[in-house]
Amino acid sequence: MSGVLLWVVSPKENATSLLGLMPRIGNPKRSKFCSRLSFSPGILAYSGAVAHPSRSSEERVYEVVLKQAALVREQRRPKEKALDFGEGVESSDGMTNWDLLNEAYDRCGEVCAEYAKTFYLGTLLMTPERRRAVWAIYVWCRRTDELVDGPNASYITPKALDRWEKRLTDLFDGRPYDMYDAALSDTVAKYPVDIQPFKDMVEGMRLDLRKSRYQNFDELYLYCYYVAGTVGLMSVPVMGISPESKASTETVYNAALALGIANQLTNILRDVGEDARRGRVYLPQDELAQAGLSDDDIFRGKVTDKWQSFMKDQIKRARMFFDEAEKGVAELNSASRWPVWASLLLYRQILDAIEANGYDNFTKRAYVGKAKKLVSLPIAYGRAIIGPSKLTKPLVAR
Ligand SMILES: CC(C)=CCC/C(C)=C/CC/C(C)=C/CC/C(C)=C/COP(=O)(O)OP(=O)(O)O
Repeated sequence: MSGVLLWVVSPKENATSLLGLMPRIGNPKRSKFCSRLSFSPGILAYSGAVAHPSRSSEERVYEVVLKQAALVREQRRPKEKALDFGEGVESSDGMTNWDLLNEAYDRCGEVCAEYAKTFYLGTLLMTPERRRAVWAIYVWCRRTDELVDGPNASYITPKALDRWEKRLTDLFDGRPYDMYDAALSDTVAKYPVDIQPFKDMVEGMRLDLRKSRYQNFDELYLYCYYVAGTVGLMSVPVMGISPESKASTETVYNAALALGIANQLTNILRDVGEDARRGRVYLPQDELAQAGLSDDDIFRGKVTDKWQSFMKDQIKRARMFFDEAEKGVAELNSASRWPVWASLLLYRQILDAIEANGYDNFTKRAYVGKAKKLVSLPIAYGRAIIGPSKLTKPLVAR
């Protein structure tokens, strides 16, 4: 399990801190940070999420969020970067470049259909143009994840990840290496998608290679951003924000980030036993110690009162991220809302399943059964009908 995602920073003074499960009333650090950035996003030089280790993960990630939001706001996609596929130039087998590009996208769709059926069905609700862009992003993320989680994972070195990142910059510059890259290259030329979340995901894979313990939630949060929050940030420019939305772009990105983090935390809670068998413990060490638990308890895999109470708190925090994510779904384009609601409701139910298993995530895998999945779809549809609130005040003009 490498996974992905992050947390949302609400610029509101009384926002709840998801990091500590503590109400944040006028956190001076956060307020200063937010106001500085929101007053002058254009002049801030972004230097990557890992450049200033003295800042909290939350602050570092929020900087990425602001940059993504600014990109969408300005819709500034350098035109010269668009892939030049020429005008129907025929190759030796009689295919034009446009045919090749269409085929590349179709192949991405096939991979998506094979590895993520429910997600694929959801994408069919989107417009054809957006749907195939989402497939191209999905395939790149899947391939990246496979580097450290797939059959060749034991051969993967930091150098191989450096080469993968070079390939990424090439495709962003319009020089794709293979068909899947070509589809993504086209997507990033058409939508205001920035390279940073992609680079950060590769960074998440580097982290997975060298780290198997997380001292506290701040460390885990950064990991979740790298491997899952990034997916939320990559998806919003393609899924699109509703033209009727009055919410700030940051709000929507924050919600997307929160959904990624929520999914990843859920993934971690579901896979505790499986990860332990691979020598990995993603749960924050300080919180385990506070609960009177240690790695040994996890390797022993016995459900005790201490474990149940620890798990209750972990599940509570994951649910808070889902709650935060919910706030942004209505702001998305109408065609994107149903699949996002569906995935949110389905993944959140894994937490219910962990509870139903008596918190035994050592020997039982929590899953959502077919019947529950089916029931969730009309519920998601019902929620997706609700569009942006007319009452939301724009925090930052878009
Ligand atoms: C909420 C708003 C405004 C937008 C939505 C933005 C999106 C699409 C966010 C979702 C991000 C996402 C899908 C992150 C991936 C998280 C994750 C843990 C995936 C797990 O993947 P696998 O490991 O294949 O899962 P399974 O093991 O459950 O099959």
